[in-house]
Formats: sequence, structure tokens, C-alpha cells
Amino acid sequence: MNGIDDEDGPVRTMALEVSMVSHSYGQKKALDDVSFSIPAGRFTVLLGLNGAGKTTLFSLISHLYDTRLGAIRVFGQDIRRAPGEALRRLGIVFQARTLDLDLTVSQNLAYHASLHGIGRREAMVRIRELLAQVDMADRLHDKARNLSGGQMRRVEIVRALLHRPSLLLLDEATVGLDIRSRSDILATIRALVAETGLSVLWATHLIDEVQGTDDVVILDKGQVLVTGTVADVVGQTGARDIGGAFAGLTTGASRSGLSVVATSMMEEKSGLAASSDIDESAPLVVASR
Ligand SMILES: Nc1ncnc2c1ncn2[C@@H]1O[C@H](COP(=O)(O)OP(=O)(O)OP(=O)(O)O)[C@@H](O)[C@H]1O
Repeated sequence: MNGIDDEDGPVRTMALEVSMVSHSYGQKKALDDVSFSIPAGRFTVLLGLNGAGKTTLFSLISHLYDTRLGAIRVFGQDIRRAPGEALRRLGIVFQARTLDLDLTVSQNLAYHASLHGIGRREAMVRIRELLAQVDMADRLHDKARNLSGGQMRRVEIVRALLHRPSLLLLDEATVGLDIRSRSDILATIRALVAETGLSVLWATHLIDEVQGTDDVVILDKGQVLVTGTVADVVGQTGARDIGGAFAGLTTGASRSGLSVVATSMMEEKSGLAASSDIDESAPLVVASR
């Protein structure tokens, strides 16, 4: 059963359960006994510095790699035992750009829809509807190569949503985008969570992409250091804010972690940063290793 008992009694549906997962590339251990769950309908940030293991974890969740140690369930469906059922519930936006630049937006999306067995007419209805939601309705017949980086990302998000998944994974979705495009894409995804009940796992190393109402999983060198709401993580670490908590928790905090915070602060100073909007008072439960 894909739920856990809440403090208040009712069972919460789990969108994703990662249980004692490890993964190595030869001798290199990329994930070491990773366990966490994300509740349905929540925006959860997977926060980790470069090399933490975020992409490896996404590759296992999306069944690109086989999970040899541990188990992964998407809405209760084991990715190994029932990959078809699990993958039907899952949409994914990878870090690397994956549109065919020589095809139009419509062709890129229709091709993906057909891979999911969605009929041509139904596919065009969904494509138009989703493109409108991400403010791209007028780019249907444009070649992908003529889009900006942010617009390409929007099309990739539409593509990931075409088969109507319940859980969306995004791996460093704002990398390489300007501040405006970053905050627009974040706002689009947050609106989907609020309006449609979509569950989201958002991987990033950028602390200013975390909001006070989010759940957070901090991954460092292949290990989960802490999970919970922003308030829980801040409270548990005794830090001033989530940036301080992240810097304090991650190895090499005096250099790498603080540089993340410093970058945020610099962007804020120059008036370029997206609002971090941290509300540290939100009451929630924390689970740490
Ligand atoms: N194909 C591979 N072969 C060997 N080692 C790898 C491979 N892919 C990743 N690694 C190593 O596994 C660890 C985790 O990498 P991973 O790409 O999952 O981290 P990440 O958090 O996604 O980092 P980034 O934010 O830089 O993409 C790193 O030490 C990396 O060097």
C-alpha cells in the first residue's frame, strides 16, 4: 500500500517511495542506501550540490537504470516488478535538452504522444491545451531550433505531461536559463501542483528555488542527510534559514555550500534573484537518517 499513517490519523498517499536504494558505477558509489518518500500533491525539492547523485536517482526512478539494490515505487507500483504501471504515472524532464531541433513544436510533441499510444486527434487536443497553460500556444508550428532555452524547456514540460502523469520529475530544469525564465518555469510548475494536484520532485542545487511551503530532501555525496519541510530542516539544524541549513549540512560547506548562498545573495543584491519567499513557521514532520 502506498501510504503512511499521518500524525492526524488518515493515510497519506505517497507519490514516490525510495527505499534503501544504492547504485555504483564500477567502484564509484553514487547512491548509498537512499530512502525517502514524497506525498502526493506536494512540491518537493531534491537539493544537492553537483555530484550529489540527483541524476543517478532520476535515472533509477525512470527505469533508465535497473534498481539492483533497494526498491522504488511510484504510487505504489514497483518500478522493477511493474515498470509499465509505474512509468504510466511518471513524467520526466531531463537536464539535457532533448527536443529534435529540426522538427516543429507540434511534431516533437505528436511524436512523443504516439509513443504513449495517444491517438492523433486526442494528442492535438492535449498539445494545444498544455501549450496554452505554459503560454506557448502561438509557437505550435515553430521549429524547435527557433525557440529560446526557456521556451524549449516549456515544450519539454508539455511533452512530459502529455500522457497525464501524476508525478513529474524535473532534473535541474532551470540550468542555463536567465533569472526571468527560471522564475517563470518555477511558477508554472507550482501552479500545476496547486491547480491540478500534480506531485513534483524538483532537483536543483539552487537554494533560491526553494519556497517556505515546500518539502525538501537534501542529498549529499549519495546520501540523504535530511528530509522534511523547510521549517523542519531549518529547525533541526538550528540554522537561520534554508540556505544556512543546506550550507551547514553539506560536506565542504565552508566552500561549496556557502558559495551557493553567496551566489543567491549576489543575485538578490543585483535585484535579479527570484524570490526565495521562505516561511520558516510552517509546521511539519521531519525524518532524518
Ligand atoms: N556514467 C558514470 N560513470 C561513472 N561515474 C558517474 C557516472 N555518472 C555519474 N557518476 C558519478 O556519480 C556521482 C553522482 O553523479 P550524478 O550525476 O548523479 O550527480 P548530480 O547530483 O546529478 O550532479 P550534477 O548536478 O552535476 O548533475 C558523481 O560522483 C559522478 O561523478
